[in-house]
Amino acid sequence: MSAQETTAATLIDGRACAERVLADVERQSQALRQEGITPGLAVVLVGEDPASQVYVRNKMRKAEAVGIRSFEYRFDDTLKQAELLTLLAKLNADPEINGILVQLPLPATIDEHAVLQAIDPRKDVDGFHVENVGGLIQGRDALAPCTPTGCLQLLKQQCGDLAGKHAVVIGRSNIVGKPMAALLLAEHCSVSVIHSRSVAPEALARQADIVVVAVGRPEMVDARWIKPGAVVIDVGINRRQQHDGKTRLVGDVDFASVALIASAITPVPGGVGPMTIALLMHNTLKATRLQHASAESLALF
Ligand SMILES: Nc1nc2c(c(=O)[nH]1)N[C@@H](CN(C=O)c1ccc(C(=O)N[C@@H](CCC(=O)O)C(=O)O)cc1)CN2
Ligand SMILES: [Mg+2]
Repeated sequence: MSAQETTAATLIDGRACAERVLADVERQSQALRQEGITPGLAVVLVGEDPASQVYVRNKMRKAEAVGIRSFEYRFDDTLKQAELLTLLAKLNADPEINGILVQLPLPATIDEHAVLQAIDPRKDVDGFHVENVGGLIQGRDALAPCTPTGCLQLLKQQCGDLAGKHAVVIGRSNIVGKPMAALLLAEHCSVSVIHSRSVAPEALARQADIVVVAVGRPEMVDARWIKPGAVVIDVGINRRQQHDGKTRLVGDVDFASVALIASAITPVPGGVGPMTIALLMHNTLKATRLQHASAESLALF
């Protein structure tokens, strides 16, 4: 049976929402071109991770499709950290480059934190630099991580105003869980974060109006975790082997049971994933505008 046939919940269509974000980015990049500005995005990939290769290719394609010039830097996993830092310093200084992203995960030989800190925060379109993380925590208009920002857009589209809602975030990664909690707090939600040491996590999650799941464990969250009528956002992307030997993508949520009890749910694929790439393009435009606005204000002196 297809997801559509079993579901009682509304399916939140991430592909359609991503197309709307991308159409808006394209309009904005056309407007910038009228001013003689072409946004530029540098994408850095180290190693041979097959999923990362696909994501990077999709990022380059989407960038070109919305009028952002993309510059690809690919290396095998023998690349030294010092060489990567030298490249980032060059990209930081290059006025043609407005956004820089280093695809994660990096090989174990490279210190991820040191690399992310080497990106100019104004070009940090992934929103992983501590300056942007700090801005997000303080509720400032910082460059925020793409996946949680995409989740927030899907939630706002589905629920409207989020103020006063009880949101539970399951997972506390730096890329999704923690920034997701900060974004929901900025929308005036009451936020709980569940993690591996939480006591009675199902009972806590069952109190939530909104549940965002980002744990990296296939189909871990089933109907026992969900209050009837809650809205569920599934960030997980896991490849699961089927009986016939083929693999299929599943989320961190057990879609079949949760769709019978939630009021709305994101599918995997076609939910959060497409929003991640759309928000990357949005952030590249935002970074471009910020850089040109600060260059203009400096020119006044
Ligand atoms: N530097 C970064 N690294 C990583 C990030 C990130 O935001 N910045 N996030 C993930 C991977 N990722 C983007 O990089 C990403 C993952 C999934 C998708 C997506 O569109 N998924 C599709 C399914 C695709 C498939 O078949 O595999 C979907 O859910 O519909 C986009 C981007 C880790 N690294
Ligand atoms: Mg590492």
